[in-house]
Amino acid sequence: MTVAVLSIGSNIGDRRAHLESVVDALGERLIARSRIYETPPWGGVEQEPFLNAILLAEDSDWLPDDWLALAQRCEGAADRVRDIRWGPRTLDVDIVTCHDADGEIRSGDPRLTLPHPRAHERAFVLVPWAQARPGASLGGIPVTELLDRLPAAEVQAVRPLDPPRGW
Ligand SMILES: Nc1ncnc2c1ncn2[C@@H]1O[C@H](COP(=O)(O)OP(=O)(O)OP(=O)(O)O)[C@@H](O)[C@H]1O
Ligand SMILES: Nc1nc2c(c(=O)[nH]1)N=C(CO)CN2
Repeated sequence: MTVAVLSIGSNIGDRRAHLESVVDALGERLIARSRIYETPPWGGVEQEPFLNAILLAEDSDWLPDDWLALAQRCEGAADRVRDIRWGPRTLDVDIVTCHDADGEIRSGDPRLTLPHPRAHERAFVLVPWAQARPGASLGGIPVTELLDRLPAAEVQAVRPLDPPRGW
C-alpha cells in the first residue's frame, strides 16, 4: 500500500479543467484535496499565473512507479509539451512524496526522485499541502516549518481562489 502526495499545476488553457482531469483519473484513490490556489510563476520564467493544488491518494497495490505513470498519463492527455524548463504548461503533475507501511520512501533515481528535490522550496506546493493536511511533514520536517523558512512574500502570494466552488 502506498499513499502519494501529488502537486498539480496548470497555466495554459482551461486551467481548472486540467486540474480536475487528475481528480477524475484518480477516481476512488483520492483521499484528500486542497483548495485551488492561484500562484505567481516560480523558477524565473516570465509567464501567466498558475493554478495549483495538492491531491492525496492511496492504492493498496501501487508502487511509486505507478503514481509516476499516472502523472505522465494525465500530462499526456492534457497535450503537455516539454519545451522550456519551468516554463508554461497545460498540466504538471509532480510526486511530492510517497509513503508505504515503513514511512516516507526515498529514491535518488532521476526518473523518480523521492521526496521531490524542489518541493521544500515551493510555496505553491507547501501552502496547499498544509491546508489539506495540517500535520504533514516532508523529509521529517513539518511543512509549516518549511513554510516559515521561505520569504513571507512568496507564501502570501499563494492565494486560494475565492469562492472555493466545491474545492
Ligand atoms: N518526484 C517526481 N515527480 C515527477 N517527476 C519526477 C520526479 N522525480 C523525477 N521526475 C522526472 O522528472 C522528469 C521531468 O519532469 P517535468 O518535465 O515535469 O519537470 P518540471 O516540472 O519542468 O520540473 P520540476 O521537476 O522542477 O517540477 C520526468 O520525466 C520524471 O521522470
Ligand atoms: N507557481 C508555479 N510555478 C511553476 C509551476 C507551478 O506549478 N506553479 N510549475 C512549473 C513547472 O515546473 C514552474 N513554475
